Amino acid sequence: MTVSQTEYIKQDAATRVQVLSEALPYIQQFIGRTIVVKYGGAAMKDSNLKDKVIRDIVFLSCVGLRPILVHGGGPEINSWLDKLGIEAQFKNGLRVTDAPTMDVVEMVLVGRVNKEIVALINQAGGSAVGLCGKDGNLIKARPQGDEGIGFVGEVNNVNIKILETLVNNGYIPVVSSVAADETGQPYNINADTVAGEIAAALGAEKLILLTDTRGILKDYKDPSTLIPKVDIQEARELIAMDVVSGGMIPKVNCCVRSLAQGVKAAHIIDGRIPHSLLLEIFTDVGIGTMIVGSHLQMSG
Ligand SMILES: Nc1ncnc2c1ncn2[C@@H]1O[C@H](COP(=O)(O)OP(=O)(O)O)[C@@H](O)[C@H]1O
Ligand SMILES: CC(=O)N[C@@H](CCC(=O)OP(=O)(O)O)C(=O)O
Repeated sequence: MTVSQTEYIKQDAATRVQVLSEALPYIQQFIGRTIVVKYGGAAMKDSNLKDKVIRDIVFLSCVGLRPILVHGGGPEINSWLDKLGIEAQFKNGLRVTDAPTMDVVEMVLVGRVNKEIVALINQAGGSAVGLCGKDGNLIKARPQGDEGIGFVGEVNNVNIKILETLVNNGYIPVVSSVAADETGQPYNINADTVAGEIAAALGAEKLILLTDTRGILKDYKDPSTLIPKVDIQEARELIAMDVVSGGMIPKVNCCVRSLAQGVKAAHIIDGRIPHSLLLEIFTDVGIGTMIVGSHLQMSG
């Protein structure tokens, strides 16, 4: 090895050590705190990136944070509906869910996507347990009620006992957004909504939504128009003014609702950036859009 190669390796190691050391105050701040991460289907498409998200979740758990992963899978549901000759339809970002579509949603989310994520976390050295709203009575659903939207559900209540039992024993819960009502009828609930309600019920430190855009954009076609911080009132106005549309509506709504119920901060961040979770939690870089309860919190 040449002298310059040895120097390079030393410098590289020094940078790594510095990065680790800089994470210390953040680890101290968040140790023991619950972080609810929603991993959207749109950000799941690239398997390389998926591995990094999974490693980040395991990292959070290893350094003493309490991560809970809620996953989506909209694109995978679409592809299975397509294979089965069922047309996918959406209203205000929510999937119109008739009985055959409900079957596919449950099979894909609870059967395929959930178990794939559980297996990946376990391969990365974590200990994941997959569950949907039905398991341990985690979520009771009620119909969302819009005309013609079918078995789309809302969260009626969250029973955090099963999550606390798992997290207290070192497991990483991986939650899919299918839940039953009092009669056992399954409902398809938007995964952002589930993440927001779970974060609220647990009084989470952070709700982080990983998606395939930089955050909330003033013009959703132009990535340079990122809005870095908004408060609840401004977020509601963005929906009313149609700046936020489609799949971004349930995201902003769930952030607003969870903040109103005590979650400290909600972030919509770009899951296409490698290790975006670690960047958001352990650095000052502040990627994506941060939504806070009021302007008083805007410095966070
Ligand atoms: N103002 C906005 N800023 C950013 N994205 C927006 C906005 N309005 C609508 N969108 C759309 O919302 C999409 C994210 O929602 P969705 O596709 O449901 O993601 P996920 O699968 O992560 O839940 C973006 O890809 C974008 O097309
Ligand atoms: C009612 C409703 O729209 N449910 C969603 C559930 C999955 C989801 O939310 O997936 P993403 O996070 O990948 O969008 C759906 O059927 O697509």
